[in-house]
Amino acid sequence: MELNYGASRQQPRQDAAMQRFREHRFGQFVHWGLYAMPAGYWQGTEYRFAAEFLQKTANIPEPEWAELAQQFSAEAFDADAWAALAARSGVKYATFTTKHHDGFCLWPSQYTDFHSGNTPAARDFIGELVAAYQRHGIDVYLYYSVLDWHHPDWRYRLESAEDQQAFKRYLDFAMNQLVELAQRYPSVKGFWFDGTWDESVKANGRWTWEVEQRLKELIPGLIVSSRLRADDLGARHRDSNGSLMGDYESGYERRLPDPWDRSVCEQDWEACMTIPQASWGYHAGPWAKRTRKSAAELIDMIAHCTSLSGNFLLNFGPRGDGSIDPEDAALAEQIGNWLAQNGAAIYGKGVATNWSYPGWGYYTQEADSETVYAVVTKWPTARRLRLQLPAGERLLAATLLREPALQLNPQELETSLFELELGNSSEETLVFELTTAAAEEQSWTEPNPDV
Ligand SMILES: COc1ccc([C@H]2[C@H](O)[C@H](O)[C@H](C)N2C)cc1
Repeated sequence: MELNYGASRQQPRQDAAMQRFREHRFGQFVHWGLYAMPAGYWQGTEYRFAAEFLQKTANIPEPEWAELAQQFSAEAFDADAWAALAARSGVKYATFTTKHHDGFCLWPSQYTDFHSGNTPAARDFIGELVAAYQRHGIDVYLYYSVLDWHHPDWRYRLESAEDQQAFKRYLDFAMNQLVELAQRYPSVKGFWFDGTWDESVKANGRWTWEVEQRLKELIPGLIVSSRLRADDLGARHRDSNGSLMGDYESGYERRLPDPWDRSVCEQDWEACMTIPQASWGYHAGPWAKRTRKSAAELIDMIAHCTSLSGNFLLNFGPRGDGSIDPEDAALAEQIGNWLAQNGAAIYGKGVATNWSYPGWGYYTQEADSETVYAVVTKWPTARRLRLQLPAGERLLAATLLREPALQLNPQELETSLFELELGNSSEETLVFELTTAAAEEQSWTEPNPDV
């Protein structure tokens, strides 16, 4: 059907900026704001829900919530320390919340008083983070929530002429803020939109289309995900013809494509993930802490996404004072140590074209390369690894990607079998670099049943 505000392309972008994003594979999400101070608690009660939703889960009147800004001193905030830890964790890009659903802005916006300049901290946190992360060679993306609980013109639904007029004012405000962000921080590589699921936004597909056009005029090469977009009829992520809007699919929130399905890699996509089960903002309570993921689980997720040519955006929720939770810092270091040894299987890699899903982990491969990586994340209890080679291929060598690199000679079987005892190795996730070649012509022919 004819759409004015549907998908702008049918095939993935092939420009250098998109290729760079694709090759990053692993990124850091950061959710930080006023909600990090109460950290899931209000008047002594632990609220067992996402900490960044506390204003709603605890039914806190908006003015009372806004008062938190007067306590926001962030005395332990150190952009360079965040960036240095991010670099050690192995991320190649980072996405920071500039304004979450509560409407509080981490930059001194000229369009509202509800921002970090009007706090005891009196700082442009976004400006400091952009500079620090870029000094550490990490590309920066900005998260912006269209949903805004603070702004008086926000509407969930448009049920009257007054609603329409108010929401038009709100969309003008949001567009002004987005242009302001793009003009203040022109070195950012993309915008990550959230809070676009309400009827009011879905009824304004044209505005979402105009946002993408306007920001890409201001920052050529900019990357915007499908989550911003609604089409003429209110369809989200994919337009009413089924075509992906934006530059990559960003519907995977706290979930990965499961079961493993090769069709996922026909488009660029990114999964975003929390360390605790279900809080993006820092939650100080046992409810969150007991659901934290391990380094091994998160490494499996990184490899899972890479094996389907997708990116993995892992969220960190710094504490209210601006410090990083030591448990999160330790986890970041563990992941970074693994990537320092095995990153060749992740960075710049994607789906291994001819290799089927093995079950014990994932195959990854650089497009058009003979080298395939086997990332073993679920060791078979038999502690032997069976690799089913693609038809017509044979294995020339298999090298373990860790110091000291072990050269393993597979037994000569049509399906090469590794006899690898892990012994007392503490390492849970091993990577083999597999070198293959086209099998010589078979020296024997299939027996002819008719003879
Ligand atoms: C209603 O379910 C929701 C709504 C919004 C979210 C937000 C989180 O606060 C976080 O910002 C995540 C990226 N986003 C989808 C998550 C679950």
